[in-house]
Amino acid sequence: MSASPILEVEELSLAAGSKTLVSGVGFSLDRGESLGLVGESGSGKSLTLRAILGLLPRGVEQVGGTIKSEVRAAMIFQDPRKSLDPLCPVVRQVEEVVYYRQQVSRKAARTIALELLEMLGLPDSLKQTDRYPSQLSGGQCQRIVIAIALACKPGILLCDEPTTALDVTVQQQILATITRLQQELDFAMVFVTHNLAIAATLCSKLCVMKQGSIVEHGDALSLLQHPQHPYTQMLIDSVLPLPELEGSASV
Ligand SMILES: Nc1ncnc2c1ncn2[C@@H]1O[C@H](COP(=O)(O)OP(=O)(O)OP(=O)(O)O)[C@@H](O)[C@H]1O
Repeated sequence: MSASPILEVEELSLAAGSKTLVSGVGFSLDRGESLGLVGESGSGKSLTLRAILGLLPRGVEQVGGTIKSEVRAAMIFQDPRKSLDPLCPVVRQVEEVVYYRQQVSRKAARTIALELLEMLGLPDSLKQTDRYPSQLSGGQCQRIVIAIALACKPGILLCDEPTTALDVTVQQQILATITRLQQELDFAMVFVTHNLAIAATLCSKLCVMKQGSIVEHGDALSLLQHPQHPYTQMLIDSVLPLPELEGSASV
């Protein structure tokens, strides 16, 4: 257990010109801890992640607050295909990141890349025959993207709705993989999602964002059980129950 947080975001404000997009956002994260950022579309979740990564989009500036972190952050985006170079075979892409980020020999980079593929549960056939992103499924592409993120040896993994573009069964497999890897590698995680169930399953802490600000934060389960803010309550109420389970006896 580390004594001090590995990430501290205080009073973060972001703007595009005169328009404030994120206002006074703050939270902290300990080693190995997971924090979920939930909220409506356009509430500033992705921009907050990008600010932590130090990669704000053109035209958006940090106009207030501080982000303190002593560890490396890596990010996984929503659409895995857009994160990969379509003209470069995938194992080669993992290898390149290992080579440059871990500063090892080409041979060692290849070995580490293959180990990462194995860790991510990618097919063995990729070891023999590398393939382009267009030749892999969406789920396989996202596993490659995660391998690339892990090749950076991050202390914090920033996940921007990493499963939204995938079908539900693949979604579950990817989430299980991320959970397993977090336990194995002990990285902290900030996980952006619209899905409260996913956030509560993966994260011990939640921040609910609305219109660029955090309206409620706290321990995930107690926040869902005893929401204080009407917007949090509305998010909970908007989770659709499965029709066949509605009204059935408690399980
Ligand atoms: N490059 C940009 N220039 C100007 N405004 C931007 C830019 N990128 C995002 N915004 C605006 O900033 C606000 C927050 O955007 P952000 O992408 O962080 O929202 P979000 O909560 O992640 O939404 P979603 O869940 O739909 O991804 C939105 O109003 C968006 O239109």
